[in-house]
Amino acid sequence: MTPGARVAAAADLLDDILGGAPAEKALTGWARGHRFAGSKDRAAIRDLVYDALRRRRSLAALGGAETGRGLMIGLARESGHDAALLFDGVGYGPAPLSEAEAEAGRAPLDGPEALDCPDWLWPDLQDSLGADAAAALAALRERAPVHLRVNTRRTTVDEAQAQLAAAGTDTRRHPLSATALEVVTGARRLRADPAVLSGALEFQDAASQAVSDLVPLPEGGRLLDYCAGGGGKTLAIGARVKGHFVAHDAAPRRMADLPARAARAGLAVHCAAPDALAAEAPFDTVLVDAPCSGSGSWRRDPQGKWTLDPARLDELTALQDEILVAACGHVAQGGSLCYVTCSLLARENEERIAAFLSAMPGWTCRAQHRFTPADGGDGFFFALLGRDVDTTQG
Ligand SMILES: C[S@@+](CC[C@H](N)C(=O)[O-])C[C@H]1O[C@@H](n2cnc3c(N)ncnc32)[C@H](O)[C@@H]1O
Repeated sequence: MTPGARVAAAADLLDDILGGAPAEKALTGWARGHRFAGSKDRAAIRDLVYDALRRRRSLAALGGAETGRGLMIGLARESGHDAALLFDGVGYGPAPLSEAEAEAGRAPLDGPEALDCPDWLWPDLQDSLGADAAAALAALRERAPVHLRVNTRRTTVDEAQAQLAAAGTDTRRHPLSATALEVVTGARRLRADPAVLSGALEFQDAASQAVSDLVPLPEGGRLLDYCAGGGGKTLAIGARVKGHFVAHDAAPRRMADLPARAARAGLAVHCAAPDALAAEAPFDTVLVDAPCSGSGSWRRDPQGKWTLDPARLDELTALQDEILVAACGHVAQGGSLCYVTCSLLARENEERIAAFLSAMPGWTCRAQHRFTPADGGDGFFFALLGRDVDTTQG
């Protein structure tokens, strides 16, 4: 496909996505219907679509319209190209610019428009992040880097780097975690890399690794991952500390791959049904990696930035409160409850901890930490809550 044909395909896809189609589904459907497109074409079209979604507001301003075509015109102008040269109507490329299109468009206004932030969220993000808000939003306009976690039960970081380099993937250490590598070149071959297939390396964001590093677990201790999903954080904790690991999720199918992934990584993780949890309790540590807006990872899921609304945020905060109260019942006296979100919003973070502490006597907040995308990984929030020992019993 020519560069123009890729732009035309991306513009059509963006129209579907702006109309409500999930981005991943639209891209998969497009690939099925255009078998002639090679993997390089598919990857290039995907990049165009995701770049446009990350910068939807600013590109719509530059391109003069919030349509697939408008965003593609905006993207061409943003990268300093003369849009008229790309929109030339040749072959399967996009039709030439109309006079109106050639004249439309302006520089995005400073503030939420230039930062590609929905207006309603801008005050919340400023309250939540203070002076860091603009840098965090600017980072969310960029593609996410590819990060790996070195499973130090299987190999060392130096060895992993050397083997990757010999196979054509250059990496550098990431400052957020001692086990994290950032891929510099050669990311595309990684899915078939023997170290990835054998569990010696895992794809995991560096800040997600940093959060896992903060979860305390005594050697040989018992950990419950209450919202385990794919279990990425349990695997990271298990690579650091030997213990007994139990995973739970309200949607158990999300944990389907976890036992096999854990076995590859040299760990045993038991997936417990919701009604079997009480029999497994108490735990030294319960990790609540709560469902959230995902605002810290909007680089990876930029559609989420535009579909979140105040009603959904209210639903999420109510669910976060509910989960914290349910999960804390499984913590042993003197044990720890770790609350994690990949959200940048205080409403889902500090405010949930404050609500929990005011509703549940006998708990103390021992630490809180926030990571923003400006730190080089996804945005995360971590709080460590300690269950006081009840000295009135026994
Ligand atoms: C942020 S994701 C977890 C990601 C995972 N820990 C990881 O590191 O890959 C949140 C998970 O919470 C689960 N969940 C939602 N509501 C829940 C509830 N009431 N109780 C337990 N899990 C819940 C979702 O199914 C989802 O898998």
